[in-house]
Amino acid sequence: MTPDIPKLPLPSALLGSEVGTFTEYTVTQQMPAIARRVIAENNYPQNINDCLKQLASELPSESLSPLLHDTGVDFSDWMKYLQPFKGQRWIDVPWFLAETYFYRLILEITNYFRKSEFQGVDPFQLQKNKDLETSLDSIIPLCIQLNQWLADAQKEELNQTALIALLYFALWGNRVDLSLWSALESDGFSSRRSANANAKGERSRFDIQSQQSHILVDDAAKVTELLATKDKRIDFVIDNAGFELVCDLCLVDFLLGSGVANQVKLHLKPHPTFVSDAMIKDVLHTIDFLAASSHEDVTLFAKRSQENIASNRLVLSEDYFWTSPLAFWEIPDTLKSDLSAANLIVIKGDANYRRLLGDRHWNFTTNFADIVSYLSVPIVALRTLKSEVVAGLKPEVIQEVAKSDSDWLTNGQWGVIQLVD
Ligand SMILES: O=P(O)(O)OC[C@H]1O[C@](O)(CO)[C@@H](O)[C@@H]1O
Repeated sequence: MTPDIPKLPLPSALLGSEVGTFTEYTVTQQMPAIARRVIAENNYPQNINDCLKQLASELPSESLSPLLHDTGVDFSDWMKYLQPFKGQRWIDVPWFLAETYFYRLILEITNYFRKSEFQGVDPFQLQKNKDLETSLDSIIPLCIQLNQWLADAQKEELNQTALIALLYFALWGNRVDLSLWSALESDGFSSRRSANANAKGERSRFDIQSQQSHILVDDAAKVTELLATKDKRIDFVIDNAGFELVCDLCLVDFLLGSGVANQVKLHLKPHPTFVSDAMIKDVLHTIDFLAASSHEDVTLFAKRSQENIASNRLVLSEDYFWTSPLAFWEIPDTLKSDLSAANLIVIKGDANYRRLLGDRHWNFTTNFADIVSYLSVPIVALRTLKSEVVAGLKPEVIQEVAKSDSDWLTNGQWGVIQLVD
């Protein structure tokens, strides 16, 4: 039987109070900046803006403010999650809880769940739109290539090269993370990570080959072996909207179009979180946006995606677990049994990876499979490193990368494709 928790004793959780860490930077600098950016990018009334300002000023050293008068369906769950941390400061609670709760509080403040003119209004919509629109130059060649691969797929068994390339796209698409690299960076906001990363334009235009040397664990070939037979169900735990989502949808389209999968299920966030995380409405908007393109290769891809959704070959689902502060091994039984029906689960992005590892201080060389041992289905994590959480690295790889790049753990320039089968 599959154990419910990692095989190993759990190390401590990452905290914002860890001096000099990226975690500390996030809670002290980045989260207040995000709250202020919500004010700048929306037209909320003064009372809402005052509460957002107050949230920004409470970070990092005041205690967590409670959820009040909240009508979200996850309200009672949050009461339970927060209970052990009542009265504690933002920097002293587990970092993953601090971040997930921060985004949840923004929704309460902006009346996202309340009957009002702001009900259902995504506070991060502007950034999501901008990221998609400015990625079009990269999306067009990707769609041209995808259509070519799919045309060839009718002839061949499985084009492994195409599958590996699309896995790389899905990996490097994750470099585009709006919580740090705002699509609107030229507006005067900036972040620590973007200062030493690259400009927006470069992020989505990349050369796959040259990026291979930046993959610290590369199980892509093993993934293609696992996918050698047809008619599988493949589930994706999706991360960001924008260019990353387009890369994911291209991979999905290839899996369905080449017959590797007969059904793909996307697991999406039920409400806005981590700025750019994708919801069902973002997937639909992305496909509609691409369907309206003047470029035929893009519209072909979008039309296929629309047909796949209509025929239920591509299923869009959401669950409040994905916006909770829980570790992956605390997954509710219903969702766990749904995921167990898949032949492979693809976990996208940094925050989902942190959930997989419980956002804890694992030794970087700890065997990944000994932690991610709690699901009975093969899992592959596609993630660029944007936080000080990782496992499954070889000591010599750590030595090498640390020598060449002192910010390797957090600057999003290094990636992993880690399979547990
Ligand atoms: O979009 P991704 O890849 O999940 O990255 C979001 C990441 O942003 C951060 O929250 C920092 O704010 C990460 O550390 C987090 O995991």
